[in-house]
Parts: sequence; C-alpha cells; structure tokens
Amino acid sequence: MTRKAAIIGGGVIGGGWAARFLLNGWNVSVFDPDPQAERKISEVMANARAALPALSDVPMCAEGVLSFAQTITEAVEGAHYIQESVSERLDLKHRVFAQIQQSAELGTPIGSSTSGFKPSELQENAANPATIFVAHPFNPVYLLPLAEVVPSPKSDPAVIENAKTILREIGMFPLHVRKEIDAHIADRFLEAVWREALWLVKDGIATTEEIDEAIRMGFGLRWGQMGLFETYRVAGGEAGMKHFMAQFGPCLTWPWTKLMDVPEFNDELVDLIAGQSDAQSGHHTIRELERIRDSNLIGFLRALKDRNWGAGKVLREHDAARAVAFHAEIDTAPKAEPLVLAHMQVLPVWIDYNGHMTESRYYFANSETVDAFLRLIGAGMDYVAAGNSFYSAETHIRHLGEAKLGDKLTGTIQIISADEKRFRSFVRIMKGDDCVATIEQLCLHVNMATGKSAPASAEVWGKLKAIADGHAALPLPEGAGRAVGQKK
Ligand SMILES: NC(=O)C1=CN([C@@H]2O[C@H](COP(=O)(O)OP(=O)(O)OC[C@H]3O[C@@H](n4cnc5c(N)ncnc54)[C@H](O)[C@@H]3O)[C@@H](O)[C@H]2O)C=CC1
Ligand SMILES: C[N+](C)(C)CC(=O)CC(=O)[O-]
Repeated sequence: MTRKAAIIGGGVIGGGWAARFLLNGWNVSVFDPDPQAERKISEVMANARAALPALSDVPMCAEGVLSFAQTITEAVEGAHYIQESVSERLDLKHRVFAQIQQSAELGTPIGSSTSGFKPSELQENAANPATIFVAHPFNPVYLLPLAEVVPSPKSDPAVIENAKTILREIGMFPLHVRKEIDAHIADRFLEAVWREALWLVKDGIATTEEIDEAIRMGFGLRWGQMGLFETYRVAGGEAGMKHFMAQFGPCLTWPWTKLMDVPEFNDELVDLIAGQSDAQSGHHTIRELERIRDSNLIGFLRALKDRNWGAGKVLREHDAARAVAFHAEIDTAPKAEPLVLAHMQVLPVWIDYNGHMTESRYYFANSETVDAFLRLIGAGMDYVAAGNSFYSAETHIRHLGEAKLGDKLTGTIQIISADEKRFRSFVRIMKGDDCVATIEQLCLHVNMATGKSAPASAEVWGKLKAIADGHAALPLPEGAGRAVGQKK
C-alpha cells in the first residue's frame, strides 16, 4: 500500500519535504494558500528529480502522486505522516496544529519544521500534545539527511519512534535531541556563526563574499566530513583533544567572538548585507544557485558514500534497505518470460557530448540487470565473500535507440542457455515499450581461489536451472548471436 504524507506549508522547506517523500514512493498532499505554491513546488520537484537519483545505486522506487488540497482537512485525511512547514510564527503554527488535529487520525505523527521553537511551545493548548514534535530538516531537504527530532516530556515515545522509522525509510538521519532547547542543536550553532558573520560585515572587516571564501576554502570542507570535535581532535596532533583544549582553551576568554552581542538589525544592516550578496551572486537566479548547490552536494555526498563515511554511510544504508524491498517484489516463479530486474533513470552524468546516454552506461545498465539476476539466484555478495563468483567472458552491445536525460529505463533478462559452469544472458534495455539496446553476455562461474572456472554450488545452479528451463520455451531473441557489422 502506498502511504500518504501531508505537507502543510509548501514553501522552501515544505517543497523539499514533498520532494523527498514523493521520490521515496509516498503519495503527498500539500496544503498552502499561496496561489504560487503549485508552481514553486513543481520547480523544486524538477531540481529534486535531477538530484536525488544521482545519489542512489539502487533502482529508485516509482514516484508517488502529488496533489494539492483545498483545506488542511483534505490534506491530512488518511495521512500516515504530517509535516508542518508554515512560516516561523508561533500563533500561526498553533492555529495550523488545531486544524490538523481536528481531522488527523489519532496517533499520526505531526512533525514541525520549526527552526527554533521548542516542542513544548508548539504543543501549548493542543488537543493532543503527545503527537506534536519537532522534525527540523536542512535545506535542501531532498538531499541533506539530517532531521533533528525533538520531543518534549509530553510526547508519546511510540509516536517519536514511528516518526524516526519513517524518516529513515525516506533516507533521512533522525538525530534524537534528548533535551528540548530553543533552536535545537544545529541552529544554535548556525546562529552563532551567523551572528559573527553579521558583525564582520557591519564592522567593515569582510564582505559577504570574503566570509563565504573563508568557509568554503577551508573549515567548511572539514566540517562536512568530520564535524567539529573530530576535526579538532586531529588538530591537537598526536596528543589529541587534551592538547588541543590546553592550547586553544584560553582563547575562549580572549576577545575573539562577539557571541552575545547582536548587531542592531536595522535597514542599514539589511541593505549592506543584501547589497553585497547581490554583488556576489546576483548574476545567478535562485533556481540556478539551487542547481549549482545540488550538483556540488551530490559530488561531495558521493565521495562520502564511496568512503562509507558520515552522510555517505546513511546513503549506503538507505540503498541496502531499498535493495531488500526491491528484490522482495520480484516474481521469481520460473516462467516463459524475461525477468524485469532493474529500474534506472538517465542521470546528468550519464549524458555525453552527443547529448544522449553515453556508451559505457549501456554496459552499466547491463551490469545492474545481471547483478540483480545474480542476487536472485543466490550469487550475491555473501556468495562472493565465500570465494565463488561469476565473471563476464564476452559481451556484445547493440544500440537500437536513444536514451535522453531523465528517461526511465528498465532492464530485462532472458537466459538463452545455462549449465553448471556458465550462462548466456540476453538483456534488453527498455524505454517504455521501445528497446534502446540489447546486451548479450557469457558469464563463467569461477572459483576465486584458483581463478579457474568451476561448477556453481548446488543451490545456485538449482535456481539458475529453474529460470533457464522456464526461458527455454521462449524463441531465441532477434539479434542473439550477431557478429559486429553483420547485415540483417
Ligand atoms: N528556509 C530554511 O532554511 C529553513 C526553514 N525551516 C523552517 O521551515 C518552516 C518554513 O520555512 P520556509 O519554507 O523557509 O518558509 P517559506 O516562507 O518559504 O514558506 C512558508 C509557507 O507557508 C505557507 N503558509 C502560510 N500560512 C499557511 C497556512 N495557514 N497553511 C498552510 N501554509 C501556510 C506560505 O504560503 C509559504 O508558502 C519554518 O518554520 C522555518 O523555520 C527549517 C529549516 C530550514
Ligand atoms: C536559517 N535557518 C535558521 C532557517 C536555517 C535552518 O533552520 C536550517 C538550515 O537549513 O540551515
């Protein structure tokens, strides 16, 4: 059953939540009285569709259905999760919670995106305070995994655990904030940095651009992978944190920060900051800046994913969970039809100078399909770890059509022949009903210790044979066994 999320408030953050839920297969109903909300969300969705799949090495699930509700009642009806993302005003949030709780099913988690209000403040005068909590995300919500989950003493622990499970399912990292506090953990920290930056500009020490360079050329890069304390531990040299504290602790009493002083927030300061920011970045539209930000984040997150580190570890765990769900849905009963084993989307990095999917990605699409087949017959990573594997011996690709950016592709596999030591597969890469490529391949079963071909285990061979027997009733595919350049 496809689950439903209700997003109340569809601005910058509500739009990001909607994208994250939709791309993870949830249906989403948005309520926002702004007549521009639908247009804005469709623009956020376009950016999200180009960005989130680029982090995934597992087929994305089918996108959920997006709808726009006329009332909060309509949006929350039948919702399994509700996220409030209206403007940062406590009176407005209270009114919205009252309307949500008139119609939401009892026990449905109601997360608030609030950057600074405590959950006990949000719960004031609520009909059912136990289901309201803070789920504070980071922009762009569809790419950054962190959601600070902050309960109050009145929160129902079961609702909080359910919410954390849901957030993990959509690829997020719920950080349970144990004690409620204004601005939670991260915004308290960001506020301090923001305050210092305003002083630096107001006092004419640095421009907005110079401050951004100071962050992105140096410590910002470190923070993204190790955070603050692990970074400083390393900075303490071999003696670690104790030495770091001894050396830099005294500076805390020196006049290095203006932490509790706020520059007067008047028109002059706003114009100074906004003017410098326009000079720095005004040649880009906000949507362009969002796309630049997203592609930088993708590169950064992919590097962390390769290293199974920090936010990259969350991505790997999310892939692993989705791979299990994806394989559970495959109908493995032997029958006379090719198996549909891979779902892919043509990503920006797959496009070449001819403006279409580059040739190496066809081989990749074949590998995705064949690897899924190997997992299906029990020759996945556990089998490889035990010293057995299938190696590719020969491959022939035919390019029959074009795949373009954003196209959704499916990989199907037909087993042409098989014995205990090998199988010959015929993969079709389909764009809807059109076959854009076929890939024929011979795979040999190898004992990895000897590096020689050897019979597969009885279990793997049994599953391979059952599928090959089912496929024996199929005609030999058109194009199978062709040589390069052969006339039709
Ligand atoms: N912008 C940011 O960087 C972040 C913001 N947040 C929090 O997310 C929440 C939303 O902030 P943004 O998306 O930035 O603001 P925004 O101004 O982009 O969006 C707020 C939306 O709420 C809608 N709205 C107003 N009254 C409403 C009502 N009665 N029912 C439904 N919708 C209503 C507005 O039409 C608007 O589209 C705030 O609580 C904010 O603190 C959290 C993380 C980051
Ligand atoms: C500026 N802000 C307080 C709204 C920022 C956040 O809440 C989180 C973010 O995405 O930086």
